[in-house]
Amino acid sequence: MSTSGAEEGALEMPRLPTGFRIDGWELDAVIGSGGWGTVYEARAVADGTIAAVKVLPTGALAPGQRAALGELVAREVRFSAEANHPHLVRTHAVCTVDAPDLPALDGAIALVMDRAEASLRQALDAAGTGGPIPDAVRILRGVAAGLAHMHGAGWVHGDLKPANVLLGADGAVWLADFGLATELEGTHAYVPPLGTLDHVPPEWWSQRTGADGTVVRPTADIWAFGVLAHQVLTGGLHPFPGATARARSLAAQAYARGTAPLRLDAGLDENWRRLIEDCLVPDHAGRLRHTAASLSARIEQLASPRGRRRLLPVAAVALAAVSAAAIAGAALLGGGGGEADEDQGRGTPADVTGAHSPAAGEIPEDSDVPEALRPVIVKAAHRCTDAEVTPAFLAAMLKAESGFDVNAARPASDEYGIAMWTPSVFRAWAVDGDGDGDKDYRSPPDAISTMSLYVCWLDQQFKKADMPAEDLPALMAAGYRTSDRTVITEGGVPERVRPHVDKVLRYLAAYER
Ligand SMILES: Nc1ncnc2c1ncn2[C@@H]1O[C@H](COP(=O)(O)OP(=O)(O)OP(=O)(O)O)[C@@H](O)[C@H]1O
Repeated sequence: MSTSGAEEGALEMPRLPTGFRIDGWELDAVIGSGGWGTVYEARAVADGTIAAVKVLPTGALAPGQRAALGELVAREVRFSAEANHPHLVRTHAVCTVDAPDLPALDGAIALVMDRAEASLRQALDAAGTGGPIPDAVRILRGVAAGLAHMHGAGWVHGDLKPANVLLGADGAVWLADFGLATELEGTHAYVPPLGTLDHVPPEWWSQRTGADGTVVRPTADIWAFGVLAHQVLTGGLHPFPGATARARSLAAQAYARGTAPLRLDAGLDENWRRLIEDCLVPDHAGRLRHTAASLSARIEQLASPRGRRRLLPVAAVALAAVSAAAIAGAALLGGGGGEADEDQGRGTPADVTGAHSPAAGEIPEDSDVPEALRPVIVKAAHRCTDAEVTPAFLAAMLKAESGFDVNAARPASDEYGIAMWTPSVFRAWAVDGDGDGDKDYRSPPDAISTMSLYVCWLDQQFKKADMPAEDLPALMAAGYRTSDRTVITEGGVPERVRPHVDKVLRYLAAYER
């Protein structure tokens, strides 16, 4: 992965003169330039309304640059137009620059946005180190809420960092710069291999970059949020030591490999420390339990008068923290960590994810499920505390997917092994089910445990989308063959996978008897 093409590509950015008009907007001074565009102050000719106009040129670039930029611009325009949330910067208009005398800018796209007073990067630079910057909690609340909205809408930001958090007048906090924002199809999405070294999760370094770019998942934003929260609460200190971004990223990778401990700033309040530690869980699968929604709920709690009282050092130590993220994590990944034992419930996904007892849903003795697989399936199912993901359900899925054939293969659709994983998708979710230190879609314990984790996540997405509870097994089976978004968008089981889903339901009925 390269760092931001912005920094390394050093595209020479042409500028439009002061007074230049784009539709009904007149440009004023340049606020700043990023890798892909220049942001100007602007005012509406009609009524003097102040705005910021980001001009994204697409002409006058080398062919390779144009392809990359065109993609980024398309993403930014598309997301900006769709984003509608108090913590996402608002785009009022998307215009085209008409400047025949300036070929480099003629035809450029201009996004007319709310004008911020500063970026969080500037606020961090202005603050002294050694404690939270002014309005730290309010800023983190806004960032977490904006991120939760994005993830809820099926988007990943992909480039969360202080420069992309804007602070408006009257205390507004907006996420901005959606050039790398990308829509999730299934479990993850692809963005060009850009991003910012200081805020990318450790797994970026071991991911292969295919033609589609680098895989990006919501958990990458969660990692970035952890880094950003540490910076905001310590006056700008990065959680990993190092004088340069490269050194800090090497330190983060050493931590992820287990060769260096996580050493957060000693001055951090205990509750915030835990929250940051949760965001900085070294691997993607472990981080899955801390969703943006659960972090946001947790931060709201910390920011509430009761929460603030608990932030007093003594009280913070004395009171056991109620962690919404821990609840969400327990819900997704099943018991295990101590956190899962903490106070459960209260308006979180855990409300709909009562743990099922280990005895429930075992596979009938006289079924056709191979003996050797039964304990593997039961163990995998118990990784998920959502009641619908039972051993019988996983067994029915495996029978429909591969007929329990560990060597099954459908090369035409790039699907292999007992759970018919597509290798690239498997990598995004992989669980080491047999504990051999390797995650292999051809290993039944790995493939089945990963299936359990994935259908567990699908189950929760469908519950969040208020889909009928009685349809959840069918929806999970359909989501496994398509994606969560496809099922949600189509409002149920897509017709093309109906025969497969019917098979799963038939097998399930037989195993549940
Ligand atoms: N709506 C806005 N209001 C005020 N300033 C803004 C606005 N949007 C961006 N800026 C500022 O304009 C400058 C350029 O922003 P831009 O998004 O183009 O690049 P960047 O985020 O700095 O870098 P990159 O896009 O390469 O990651 C930054 O200083 C940013 O804080």
